[in-house]
Amino acid sequence: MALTINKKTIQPAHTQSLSLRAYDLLQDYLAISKFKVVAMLVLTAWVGLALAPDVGRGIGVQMISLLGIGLLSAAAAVINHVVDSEIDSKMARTRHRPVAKGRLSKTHALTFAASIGIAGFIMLMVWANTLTAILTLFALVGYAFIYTSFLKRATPQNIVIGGLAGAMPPLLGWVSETNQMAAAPWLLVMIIFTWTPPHFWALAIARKSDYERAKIPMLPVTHGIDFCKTCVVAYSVLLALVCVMPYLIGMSGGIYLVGACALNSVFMYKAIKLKFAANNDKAMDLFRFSIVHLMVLFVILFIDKWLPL
Ligand code: HEM
Ligand SMILES: CC(C)=CCC/C(C)=C/CC/C(C)=C/COP(=O)(O)OP(=O)(O)O
Repeated sequence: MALTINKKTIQPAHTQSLSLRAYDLLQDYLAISKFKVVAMLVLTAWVGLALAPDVGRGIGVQMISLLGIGLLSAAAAVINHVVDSEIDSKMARTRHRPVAKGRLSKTHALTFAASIGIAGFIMLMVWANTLTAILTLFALVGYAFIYTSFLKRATPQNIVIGGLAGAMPPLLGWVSETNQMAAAPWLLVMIIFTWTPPHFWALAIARKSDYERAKIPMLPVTHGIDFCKTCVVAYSVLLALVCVMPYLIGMSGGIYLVGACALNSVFMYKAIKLKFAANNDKAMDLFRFSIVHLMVLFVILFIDKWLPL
């Protein structure tokens, strides 16, 4: 029973440690689910869903569809932690992760991945449609198995090819509404696809020694930092061009165009600054901005839909 002394409630030691342990366990499960990345993936799926033609599905069903996409994405992230646990234990950035550290067993992690993965798949089958369920499963296999188990260890183009899986959510959100593919959501996929290399290579430049130690052929390791910085600039130009496309095809209006141009100008400025800097201090600055860039870009796509100019 809790004691109250001077208006402060003091928990008995055994209860305190139990709730602390439950809290730590929750933190570990959130970490292996890559909670923040999945939140961003769900945001992009939501925008894909919001931009799709209105077919009169209720908000409840739409939210369950997004939850299904989120659960399958989280399952993919958990499998990534299990498959990569040895690599993760060699890198300073990742060595404290729950599976790499042994705080969570691979069996527990895989059971968790299977449970949320199956739950997500059923939600999509029942409340969205078979096409969305299958496409989301393809994205899971693309990230958790093709990228993580094979591409990551095989080629410096790993994240370019593997990036397609993480770029899929806007299409998944759209298809969950319409049960049909269309060109417009593929454009949103292309935005994330071209955003992924500068997003990740900025971090890989800052963390080159980690990847060297783990013997992972990331671009800065195989081709040098200077070449990688040039690729970051090239992709930021490509990203800026792709971002104009939704306006050019009439999918988005003036608010989007102004917002996208402003965001991409800052992105390109930071990429060029990194390219011509004598050291790599600006790499993490670009990495952090890439996350803000994508989040704000998709929020603007959403706002633009309701406030067309
Ligand atoms: C193959 C493609 C991708 C690669 C290789 C990649 C790689 C990474 C890495 C290594 C981190 C650092 C995580 C950490 O600090 O532990 C990260 C962070 C992040 N990524 Fe990506 N990423 C990819 C695609 C994406 C996509 C598609 C999204 C969302 C649409 C995304 C959103 C984020 C976010 C929000 C963070 C920050 C997470 C945090 O602060 O904990 N990434 N990414
Ligand atoms: C169903 C669906 C949409 C699946 C996509 C799931 C998903 C979590 C994609 C994000 C991509 C990502 C964070 C890659 C980093 O992996 P990494 O192993 O290179 O990075 P790490 O070293 O930080 O683990």
